[in-house]
Amino acid sequence: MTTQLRPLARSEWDRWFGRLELAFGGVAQDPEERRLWEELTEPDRSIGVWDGDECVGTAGSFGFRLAVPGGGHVPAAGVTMVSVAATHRRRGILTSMMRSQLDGLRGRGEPLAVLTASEPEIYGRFGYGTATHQLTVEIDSSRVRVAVPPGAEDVRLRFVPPGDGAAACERIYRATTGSRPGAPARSPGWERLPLLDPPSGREGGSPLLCVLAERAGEAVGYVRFHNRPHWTAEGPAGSVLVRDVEAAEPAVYAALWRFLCGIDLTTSVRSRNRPVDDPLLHLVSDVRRCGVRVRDSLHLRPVEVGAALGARTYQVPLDVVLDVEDAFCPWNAGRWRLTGGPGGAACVRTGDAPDLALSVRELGAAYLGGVSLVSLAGAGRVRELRGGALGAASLAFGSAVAPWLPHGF
Ligand SMILES: CC(=O)SCCNC(=O)CCNC(=O)[C@H](O)C(C)(C)COP(=O)(O)OP(=O)(O)OC[C@H]1O[C@@H](n2cnc3c(N)ncnc32)[C@H](O)[C@@H]1OP(=O)(O)O
Repeated sequence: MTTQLRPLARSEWDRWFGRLELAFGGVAQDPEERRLWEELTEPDRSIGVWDGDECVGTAGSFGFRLAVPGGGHVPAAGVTMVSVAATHRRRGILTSMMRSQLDGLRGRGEPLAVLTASEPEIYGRFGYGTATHQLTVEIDSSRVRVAVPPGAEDVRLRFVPPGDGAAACERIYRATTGSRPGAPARSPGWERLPLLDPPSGREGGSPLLCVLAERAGEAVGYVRFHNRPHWTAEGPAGSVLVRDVEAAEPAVYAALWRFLCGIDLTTSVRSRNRPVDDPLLHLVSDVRRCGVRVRDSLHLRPVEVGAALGARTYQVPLDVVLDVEDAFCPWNAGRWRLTGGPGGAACVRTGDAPDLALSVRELGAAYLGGVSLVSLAGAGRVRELRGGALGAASLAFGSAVAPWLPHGF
């Protein structure tokens, strides 16, 4: 088999994306959703692998700016649309695309690459570590009550058409979530993503519904959701499927969840993607009846270790020498001295004795402050070579706010 890997031409997009859809089961996306992905695709960051005139491999990346601990935004490739035709699998095509992509990102000077994995087992071999997790909840709203702190008395909730509320929702989203580590800054076009409403995404429920929370006429929170009616012999048992919910203040946030859990004719409220430190966990009367589950979300790979570690800040001052292993991107391998604190950081080559030994994958996992070096060391994946170095570095790498990826890409 001879295949050719080359950059994507805009005119090839339809065939290329069709092959991606085929690798994901062959169900074509809704036309509106497809159109958005076509517009967001950056062909010069996308590659196809061709066997003659047949596309057998796809991969792309978005040019994101990712929020990191400290509030800065760092250039990051949002790796996406990865697939290999079932007829050509396990012959190294993914590996060749990862090789080409990471070399290209290095050439662009982008210090980070991030992705969400269809299966978490795929990307560790290429140096990606699981950097964020997400909660899914399924609340038994017939039993669970939501406590609302003072301040919600004068909050008005009202239904608005999602399109009419979009600008207010986007403003609130940017204020509440834009600088949370793990969130990509939304560049033009991406604000359309939360408004996509293909029938296939409704799970048998209503078209997208939007409720705005307002105080003195100003929007201070919102929720977008689907309502799926269901009737049993015992009576109504509908469910609410939350797409996104944000609020500028705790009382408004609680009021929105109280609203969701109190919608007539429904007995459950589901949300697939909330941060692991979501205040919801402290608002509910019975967390055991909230069906809380945790899963991996954003996987992160430092493309350039020095630039990546120097681009975020650290909770407390640190000075540590890291001995990094990186078989797939050997330019990162070896010793790095990382110095920094809450005001900034630098990470440079050194010949000094190492304090910690780890692979680039662990650095990726710890980078956003959501996975502790201590915990990775407990799994034997970080080795402490100087007493005290592990605890100190682990504390410094942490983040007061759990990192979170608010939406897929
Ligand atoms: C960011 C995203 O877009 S995630 C979406 C990923 N795409 C999909 O899941 C769509 C369906 N799956 C596919 O298209 C393909 O199976 C891919 C892309 C996952 C793998 O492509 P392939 O060309 O078969 O991978 P390749 O041959 O390069 O495999 C490299 C190594 O990864 C391993 N590997 C590949 N896929 C998987 C998997 N799904 N689970 C576990 N291991 C895997 C291979 O066994 C191989 O291991 P080895 O080096 O020890 O022999």
